[in-house]
Amino acid sequence: QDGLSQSETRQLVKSLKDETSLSSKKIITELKELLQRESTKSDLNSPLILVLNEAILTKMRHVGSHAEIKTIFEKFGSLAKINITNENINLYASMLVTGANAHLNLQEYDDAKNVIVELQSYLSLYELTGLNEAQIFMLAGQLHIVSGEYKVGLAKLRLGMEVIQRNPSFDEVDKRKRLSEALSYIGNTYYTLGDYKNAIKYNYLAIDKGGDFLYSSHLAAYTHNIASSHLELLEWDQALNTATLASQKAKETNRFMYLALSNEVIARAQHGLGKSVEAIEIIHTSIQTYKENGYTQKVIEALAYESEFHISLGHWDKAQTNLMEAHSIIENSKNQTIPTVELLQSSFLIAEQDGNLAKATFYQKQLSKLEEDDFKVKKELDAQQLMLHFELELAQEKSSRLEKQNELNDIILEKGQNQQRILVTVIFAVIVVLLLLAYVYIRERNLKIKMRLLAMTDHLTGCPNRRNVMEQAKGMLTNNVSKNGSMIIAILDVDNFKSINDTYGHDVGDKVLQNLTSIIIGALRETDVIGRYGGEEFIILLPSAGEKEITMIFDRVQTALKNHNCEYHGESVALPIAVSIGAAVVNKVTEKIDHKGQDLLLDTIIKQADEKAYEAKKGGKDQLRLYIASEQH
Ligand SMILES: Nc1nc2c(ncn2[C@@H]2O[C@H](COP(=O)(O)OP(=O)(O)OP(=O)(O)O)[C@@H](O)[C@H]2O)c(=O)[nH]1
Repeated sequence: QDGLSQSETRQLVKSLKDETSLSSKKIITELKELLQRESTKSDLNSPLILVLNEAILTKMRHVGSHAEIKTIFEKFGSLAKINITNENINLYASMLVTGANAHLNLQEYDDAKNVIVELQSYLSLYELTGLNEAQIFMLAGQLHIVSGEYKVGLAKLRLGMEVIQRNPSFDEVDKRKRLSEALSYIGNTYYTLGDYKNAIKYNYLAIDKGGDFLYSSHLAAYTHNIASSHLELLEWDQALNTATLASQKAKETNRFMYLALSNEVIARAQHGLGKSVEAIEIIHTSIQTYKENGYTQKVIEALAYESEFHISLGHWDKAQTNLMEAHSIIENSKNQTIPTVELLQSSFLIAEQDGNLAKATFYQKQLSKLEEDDFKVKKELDAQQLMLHFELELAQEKSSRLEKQNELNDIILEKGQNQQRILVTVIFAVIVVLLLLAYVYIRERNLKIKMRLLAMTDHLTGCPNRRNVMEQAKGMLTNNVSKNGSMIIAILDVDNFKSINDTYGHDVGDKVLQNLTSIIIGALRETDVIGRYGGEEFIILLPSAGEKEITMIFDRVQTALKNHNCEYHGESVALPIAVSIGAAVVNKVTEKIDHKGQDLLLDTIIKQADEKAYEAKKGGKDQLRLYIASEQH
């Protein structure tokens, strides 16, 4: 493989990073070999060297080799002199992220801080990938949390989560992994704050979010955190179960520190369940691991627990041995380690058992001082916790308010729609009612018109009835004759009508009257009017007419009636008719004549015409007689 080109090496690195069938350790070994070879060819700043280092560190981070990462990272002190460009910034930042993460895991907070500060300065200077950007926020969040600035810490974590959620460069798997990590940080923050229920909740959320994509090492860590929380809540069974799972996962992934920590939880849970013998056996292995890895404070803590277990079994000597070891470690550590509450409690109990009152009093004083300090810290934590809860409540309230507002908007919208619906219905109903009213009105009006027409029309002949024709006559007298015009009002009487009825029957008589009306109308002008006066008598009104006009009309009517035919028994038979007409020629009427005057005048004229009709009858029928007066009064 010595002859691999740069691009081939890059390809190989990429495939190794994605490799799932090989163990992480094997991949790291292969990557290291590649790095070794490449280092002989290129200088430390070569992009390929960066790629290789980044790959090794990232892989190591996944298996939790924080101490090793730290060593490599320190070896690369010279990387600080690297010429940062937009091309290599993301590789470089990724390495720094891994380094900072290692420092945090090794509880080297000052070192972590330096790296994180450096990383933060790149946020505004270069184009970082969403992954790097999110990781920087996450690291800063963790750093704040371990420094006791829980509020800022959680805010940073949320910022990191937001970057993950909105950044399109994350695929679904990546997104879930990162969000899962953030959720577990939040859970751990709650743990630190003493809110163990929320610590459990968020770590379970982290496991859910990560699902199948969660690394076993992460699963070990999250489960361990859940177990520790149950322990604090004195839920021994749950603590035991979850710690057992955590210990299995830690073993599978060779994460010895988590294995030791989980075993410690198992031991304490066993002790809680009254199985102190088993507890002692298990915690021994943890103490061993802590010692091997240089976690001195953890050694002291575990020794104190072990002595507590021994005391509960009445093994005062063994308990004494544990305590002596712990105290000597503290003395030799040059203030690097501190006694724990459990250590002081056990020490007090043993001194008391030995009857060494001075020693017992000494431990008691130390204990109350520690508890006092603890109380102070706890008070501060309580305050922070309160604040956090307050913030969370605010956030919850805000979200429920938003929800309510949405509901309200929905209701308003629905109400609006209902109102609109009601409005449409009302408009529709109004239109229907208006149409109905219009229909009723039109029907009424038509009916009225019809009634009025009926009231003014002679039902047999269809011409104006007596009342109607009299009204029209009065109108003509005023409008026509009074303006220096003239008119004729004539009475027409059918001659020997009785004999028609008698000969042909009443129906033929009716038909004759109808035919007669039509014949007369045909002989009249547009402006002339014929009305039925009663029985076989008719009135004819001829405005702007005189003797000449009535004579002409009479001639026409006379001729037409002579040739009249009528249907009789389904056949048309010749039925000549004759009429007698008495007409009054009205030449001038006094102006400004009132209603009463009109009535009187009309009566007079009708009488004159009637008289003339009578004269015509007397004179042999079938003739016209005229009454001409110079002026009517
Ligand atoms: N068929 C029919 N006959 C009617 C109607 N109105 C009146 N008559 C008849 O008309 C006849 C009028 O008869 P009379 O008053 O003696 O007059 P007339 O027979 O015409 O004789 P003269 O007027 O003297 O020529 C009566 O027999 C009435 O019954 C009607 O609407 N239909």
